[in-house]
Amino acid sequence: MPKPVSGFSKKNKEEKIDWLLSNYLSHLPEAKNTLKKYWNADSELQKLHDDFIENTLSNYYLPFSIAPNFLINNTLYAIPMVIEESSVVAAASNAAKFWLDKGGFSAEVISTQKNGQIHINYYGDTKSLKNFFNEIKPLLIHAVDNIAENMKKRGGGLLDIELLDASQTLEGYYQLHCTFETLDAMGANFINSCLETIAKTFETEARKHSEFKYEVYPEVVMSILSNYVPECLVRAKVSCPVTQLSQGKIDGKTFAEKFVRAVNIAKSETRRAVTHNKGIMNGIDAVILATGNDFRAVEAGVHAYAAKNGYYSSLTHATIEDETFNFWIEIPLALGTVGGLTSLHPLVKLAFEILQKPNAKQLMQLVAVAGLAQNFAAIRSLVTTGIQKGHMKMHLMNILNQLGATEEEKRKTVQHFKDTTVSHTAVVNYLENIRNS
Ligand SMILES: CC(C)(COP(=O)([O-])OP(=O)([O-])OC[C@H]1O[C@@H](n2cnc3c(N)ncnc32)[C@H](O)[C@@H]1OP(=O)([O-])[O-])[C@@H](O)C(=O)NCCC(=O)NCCSC(=O)C[C@@](C)(O)CC(=O)[O-]
Ligand SMILES: NC(=O)C1=CN([C@@H]2O[C@H](COP(=O)(O)OP(=O)(O)OC[C@H]3O[C@@H](n4cnc5c(N)ncnc54)[C@H](O)[C@@H]3O)[C@@H](O)[C@H]2O)C=CC1
Repeated sequence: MPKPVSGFSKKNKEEKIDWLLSNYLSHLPEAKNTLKKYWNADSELQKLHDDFIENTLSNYYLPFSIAPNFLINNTLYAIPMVIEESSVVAAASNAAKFWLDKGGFSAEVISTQKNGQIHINYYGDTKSLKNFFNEIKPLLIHAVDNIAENMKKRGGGLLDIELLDASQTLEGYYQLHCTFETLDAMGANFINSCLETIAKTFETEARKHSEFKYEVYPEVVMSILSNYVPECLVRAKVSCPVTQLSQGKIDGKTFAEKFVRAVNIAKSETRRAVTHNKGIMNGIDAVILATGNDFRAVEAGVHAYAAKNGYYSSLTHATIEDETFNFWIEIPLALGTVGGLTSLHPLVKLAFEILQKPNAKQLMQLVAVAGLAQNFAAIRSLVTTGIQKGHMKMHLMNILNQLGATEEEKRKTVQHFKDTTVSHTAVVNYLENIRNS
């Protein structure tokens, strides 16, 4: 029975591993070796990774891959992707190749504003709070002068502070809604530092202000950025005459109509919308991870945006107008090309080199395109061959590895399934057959 541990964080790496082995893994003699096998031989590099997070025991590899042939705003990119799921990179590459001779993808950044809130309790007269806020607003803005000096020099910083009365929703609840331009940084740390400084000034000033009689002062509950960034938006698009969309025996117009229908189903039905958007996130998350950005922040913000109209809906849209097929995505993305892990992780640095050193706006465009491409490939499969044919073709090697197939067995199985749909059972059966023959 494992025991609670005190001072675990103070132990060194070997001690932490030994504690883990004796408390949870004593039945697995090879466990220590498994953890150590993934250490990098370069001890400096290993130390760098150890320090990214806390209580590090080993490294957790994911494949670093690329999807080539992305023509975006007339520049050709190979997009780095980090993901565990087979067929995602193939699908992205497939879509990139498909659109390459049709003008490629266009993308534009619509807005770049981020935001954060100081959440306030106040049970006094709203008018007093408003008077106080209006009077001290310049002080609040100047409170961040030091923190924001460099950001301001670059053309960013704190943009505005508004007092919002949310007491109708939650009794006594008000907000200082602050907006920011953080340029090439995602900005979480910058925004949080600004918010905490503003909050401190706000409370200090409130304590000595004549508006608040009988000691009913506004009180700060917490200060934190929001990962909902609908004012930091990017749009990516593909478009072509429907005649260019024929798929094998399916003519272009029929394909386009089926495709638009599939998108409209995702726009109107939550269960489908969630899977549809999961497919989009296959592409987005993979680029977010490869570029060392915060995938939890992006996921949370994007899904909230999908529900902006009060119900969860598709992040992509499709129309046919004058025999032209249009397919686009519009999503909020707060990304950094500086800060966070971006200048620390050697593979992230390499990813930025592969992407031709984008700034944050360009990265927003690339990520949106990756999401759109991914969705195009998935819907294209769904409305033609079905998803399993292509997906399971890519997943075949994982199944074979799970089943411990030899190189010769792999060769034979891949050959066998060239024209046959892959399923786990079918592979197990085929492998049994060749092993018994
Ligand atoms: C899987 C494919 C691409 C096969 O597609 P295919 O037509 O059999 O491919 P192909 O062998 O004719 O090759 C054509 C191109 O596809 C790419 N490609 C093809 N194979 C590879 C490979 N091994 N490695 C790298 N790239 C590959 C590559 O660009 C290649 O060009 P080439 O490199 O030869 O010049 C296609 O069927 C497809 O796009 N399927 C969609 C797969 C997908 O969306 N997977 C995501 C997982 S499923 C999911 O999570 C989400 C979902 C689907 O539920 C979302 C939703 O419901 O909306
Ligand atoms: N809720 C959330 O999403 C939270 C996320 N985080 C984490 O915060 C990190 C991101 O925070 P950041 O403040 O972006 O990173 P950071 O703290 O590394 O700061 C980046 C800094 O780079 C400097 N800089 C240099 N050149 C710049 C340019 N061209 N444009 C803008 N800034 C430039 C600025 O001083 C900026 O503050 C991520 O690791 C994220 O996971 C932290 C707290 C909460």
